This record gives sequence, structure tokens and C-alpha cells, in this order.
Amino acid sequence: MTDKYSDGKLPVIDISDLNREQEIAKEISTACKENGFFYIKGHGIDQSLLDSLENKSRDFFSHPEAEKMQWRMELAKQAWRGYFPLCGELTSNLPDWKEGLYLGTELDDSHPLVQKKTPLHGRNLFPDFDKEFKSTILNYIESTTKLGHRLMELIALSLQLPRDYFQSKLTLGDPLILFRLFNYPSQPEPQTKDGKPLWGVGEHTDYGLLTILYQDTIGGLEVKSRGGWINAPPVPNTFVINIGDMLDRMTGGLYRSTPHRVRLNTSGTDRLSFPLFYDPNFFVSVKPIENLEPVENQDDSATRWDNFNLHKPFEGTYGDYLLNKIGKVFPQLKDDVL
Ligand SMILES: O=C(O)CCC(=O)C(=O)O
Ligand SMILES: [Fe+2]
Repeated sequence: MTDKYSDGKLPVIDISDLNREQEIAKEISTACKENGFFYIKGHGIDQSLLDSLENKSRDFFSHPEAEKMQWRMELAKQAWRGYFPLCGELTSNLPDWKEGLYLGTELDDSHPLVQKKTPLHGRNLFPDFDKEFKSTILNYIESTTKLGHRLMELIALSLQLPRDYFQSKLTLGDPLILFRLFNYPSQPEPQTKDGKPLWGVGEHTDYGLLTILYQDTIGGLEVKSRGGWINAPPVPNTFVINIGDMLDRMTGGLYRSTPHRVRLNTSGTDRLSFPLFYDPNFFVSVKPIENLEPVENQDDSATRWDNFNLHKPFEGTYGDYLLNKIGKVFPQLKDDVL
């Protein structure tokens, strides 16, 4: 059943009942057309795994920055993994008031793509304050990647496409998976720079297909709905799902990648969040799906955070597209490793 939470605005969709697949697909279609954001429950991922990821991450971030820098991103070179310190990432050219650990699908050095030094592919840098952190992270990535496959089937059904549409045309069984652990330290006073407010994360959309977000109980995520900014507060036993720019592009704007941001955390307790980005295969070029409902005002670049027209033809692969975007959020790393 679908309940209403979060100011009554974002739906919670139960995906557990296989006999209700068509109804679930309909609920997803409505949610994707309305806000591009929804919660899912009945996802089948054990709370004990989520608790363990949260506890071990909290422990990792509690160490002094100098210790965490043992796993800094520069060390992973073009794999783009590892720790970045507070204000180490820019969104819309402003530093975010967060620190994080970047991770992804684990590929060892003998993998052909790693041998060829393919950007965004390689080994993770696993902090070892806790010896079980690595297995917890890998279990989490595996479980949520499977959940991503399932959600993409439901999204295909929601567009009246064959259930394997995205698997056969876009992910080829090997979606690009980027996973992040974020810590938003609590701040007594909002920080300002040049008179501009700082954010946990500034307004943006996500680049890929689908984001699967687990968050702790603190809150702070905000979504730009048609009626204005609304909260996406923590809801027990759920993930927040939002669609990314590539699904907006493929659906000709029928499913919008909705801007969102994270408020500066003043709660008194650090906030943790865990976004997993389930993206197209790195080597695929992303083409619009044929014969979908046409959308008026498809080009929303005038009001988009980055003034980018997602629907302008683009010839390269998803990998080309993404590297160009990432270079803007980590300019220094781009200069050093690419
Ligand atoms: O931390 C959150 O709640 C959201 C983070 C986010 O939007 C992102 O990493 O793209
Ligand atoms: Fe995001």
C-alpha cells in the first residue's frame, strides 16, 4: 500500500508483493512523473546490514582527518575512490559541508578494464580501523545493486516496456555503480562565504539512472517539487529513490530528474547518508526511448540548476558524459589524474 509521508508529498511504495507488480509499476509511474522522488519499503534488505554499515561508518568518520587521509582519493588515481575531507567537493561551484568516502564495484588489478586504466574502474580503498568494514560495504553494494536491477524492471514496466528493457539496452548486466558514505558534521552556526549560504550539498540533480539512498534519522534532504522545496525526512525501513539525468533524457522528460539539496546540519549530531548511484553501462551511448508520451517544454535548461539541456543530442558514451561532469566537482583531481 502507498502511504503519504514527508509533508504529505512523497509517496512510500511497497515493492514486496510480486502479485501486485502492475499496481506497483503504476505507483512508480505516478511518482516519477510528479516529483521523480519516492520511498520504497518491502525492499528485502536486512536492517542488520544497514545498522552495521551505519555504525561502522560513524566510527570511521569519528577519527581525526589526518588518519582518514591515509585513504585519500588521490591514491586511487583514475579509479576515483577514497576519502575526501570536509569541503573537498564542490556543487554548483560552492564547497559542500560534508566529508565522504567514495566507493564502487570492486575490480582487482588484473581486470582488463583496470589494466587499460579505464577511469572510474578499479579497487576500492577500504579503511581498516574495523576489519569488517570492507565486507559490510561489499555486502551492501551487492544487495543494493540487486535492488537496482529490480527497480529498473519495475521502471520498465511503468513505461509499458519489456521488463528487461534497461538491462538489454542500457546496463548490459553491468551498470556503473558508484557508492558513497557521507558525513555531514553538525554545525552550531550556519557557515557563509561571500555572503552565500553554504549547504550540506548544494542544489543539483544526479547524473545517472537511479539513486538508492539510505539515510540515518537526522534528516536534511530537500526536494524541489513543482510546488516548491519539500522535505524528504527519514522514514524507518525505507530507501529514498530518485531518478537521474539519464532517465530524464531517455524518457524525453516524462520522468524528471528533480533537483535536491541537503540543509546544513545544525542538529547537534552528525548526519550520515549512503547514496548508491545505479548508472548506465560506462560504454553505452544513451538514446531516447521511442514512442513514449510526448512532453511539452521538454527543454527545462532555463530553470535548471546547471542550465544544461539534457535533451540535446549527445554522441559520446555515458562514460564520456560522466567524466566531464565529475571534473567540475573535483577540479584538482581531474587535473592530476586525467
Ligand atoms: O545526503 C543526501 O541525503 C543526498 C546526497 C545527494 O544528493 C547526492 O550525493 O547526490
Ligand atoms: Fe543527489
